[in-house]
Amino acid sequence: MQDAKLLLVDDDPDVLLAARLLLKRHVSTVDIEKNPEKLPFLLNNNRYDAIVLDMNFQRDVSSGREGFAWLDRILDIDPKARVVLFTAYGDVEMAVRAIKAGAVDFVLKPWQNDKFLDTIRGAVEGRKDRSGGAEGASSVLGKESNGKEQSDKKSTKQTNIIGSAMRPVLDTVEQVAPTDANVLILGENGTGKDLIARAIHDQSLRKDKPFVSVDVGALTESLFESELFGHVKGAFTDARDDRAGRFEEANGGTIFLDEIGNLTPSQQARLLTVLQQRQVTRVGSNKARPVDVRLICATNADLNERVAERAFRQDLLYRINTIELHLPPLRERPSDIAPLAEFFLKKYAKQYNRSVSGLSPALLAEMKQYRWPGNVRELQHAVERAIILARPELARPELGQGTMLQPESFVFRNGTSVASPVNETLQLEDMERQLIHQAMQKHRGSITDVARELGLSRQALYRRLEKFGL
Ligand SMILES: Nc1ncnc2c1ncn2[C@@H]1O[C@H](COP(=O)(O)OP(=O)(O)OP(=O)(O)O)[C@@H](O)[C@H]1O
Repeated sequence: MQDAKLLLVDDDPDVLLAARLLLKRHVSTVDIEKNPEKLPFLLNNNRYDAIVLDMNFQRDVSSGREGFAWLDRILDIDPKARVVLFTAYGDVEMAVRAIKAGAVDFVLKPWQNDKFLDTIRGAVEGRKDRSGGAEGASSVLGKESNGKEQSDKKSTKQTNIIGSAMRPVLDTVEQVAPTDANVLILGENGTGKDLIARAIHDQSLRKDKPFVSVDVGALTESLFESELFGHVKGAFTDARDDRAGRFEEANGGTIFLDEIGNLTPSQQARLLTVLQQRQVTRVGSNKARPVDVRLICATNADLNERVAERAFRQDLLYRINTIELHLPPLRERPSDIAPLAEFFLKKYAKQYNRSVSGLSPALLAEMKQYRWPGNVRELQHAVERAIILARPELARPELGQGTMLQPESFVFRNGTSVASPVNETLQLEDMERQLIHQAMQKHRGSITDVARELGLSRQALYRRLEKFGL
């Protein structure tokens, strides 16, 4: 990296000086800048091999918001820029977010010289590899990783659905997909209901027609009807034009109604009418329009129990559950944990250009002990996070390996290691409540940040906040 050109941006002159002193011994050009406003000028007039950017400028001391804004700006100017972020020690959460936002790596302040140099070397070499068209550090994963590229797409071939314990479900999917039978998918959050719904559509005769997914549990009473069935101009204050609803959009294809267990009684009645008559009437109109849709619904609620409690209509249940698919929680299929973890490991090592070769046997053993209340989604986020935090200096080149993820590099979403014993006496709901409470405190109530950390959609988080009275 001797001939590299670096830019350091930090509003603390002492930091700039110290970093420059260190780097100058290894790199020919190290420009420093106190004022991030100068970034556009500097980037338009220089070609830097790496840029080291502070996350916290004085105006906005700890949230990192300004750092994220500058990171975006740099990547707007040069999408290939290799940005390394300075973050305060202990603020690993922010580092993870930064890498997701496009930074290549991070350095914790106060830094350790050899780690700092390794990180800069990695960033500079990554740039060279990229301009040479190579894959950078992720090439340790070789062809296999490239071959998986297709799996990352949203569309689902069955190969995207990992795990032998899912085989019976996939066999049923194969059988029912070509029919027009309504399907109800049951399973806890994060077990793969959405993935299975798409697989049914992709293997059906309707596969070239739309697949429309609606989180009906997130629709307010006032939005429900116009969103699903459409409206005509002037039907209500904001209805400036005629608009087709989601059922009409799905015409000829499949409509996937997620979180169906959360519908209110009046929403259930309106939905039932549409399903019985196979036609929709836009809000404000009296003209019924026929719709031809295949219906797939999903919920994490026990609908039979809700029927017994009279919270869910039995006639609606019978209409939507011609075929029922039960997706087992991850803790009941420990044999799927390793293949899933390997799948996500390859995916994210490639995405974040990390040199990670595998999961240590000790880590796998810990993973099998853990309860995974957030199921596959939680596993996916945990692996993603561990990949982002994986340190190249832990790699064992003498073994021809990149970093092996160890239990201690693997952090569970409430901030403890997977290795921490789970308090079995806590009921699942208590645990979920506690996790959300902790995350809300940590992110000072920021719904976006909490949802991201817990791997939930914003709507799913809102529902839980309401449920737990948080
Ligand atoms: N068997 C699997 N193989 C590969 N990826 C999976 C598998 N199951 C789930 N996933 C991934 O886990 C994440 C969560 O899955 P999905 O959204 O389908 O769950 P869900 O049951 O619909 O969740 P929710 O109830 O919260 O809506 C997705 O990123 C999905 O791709």
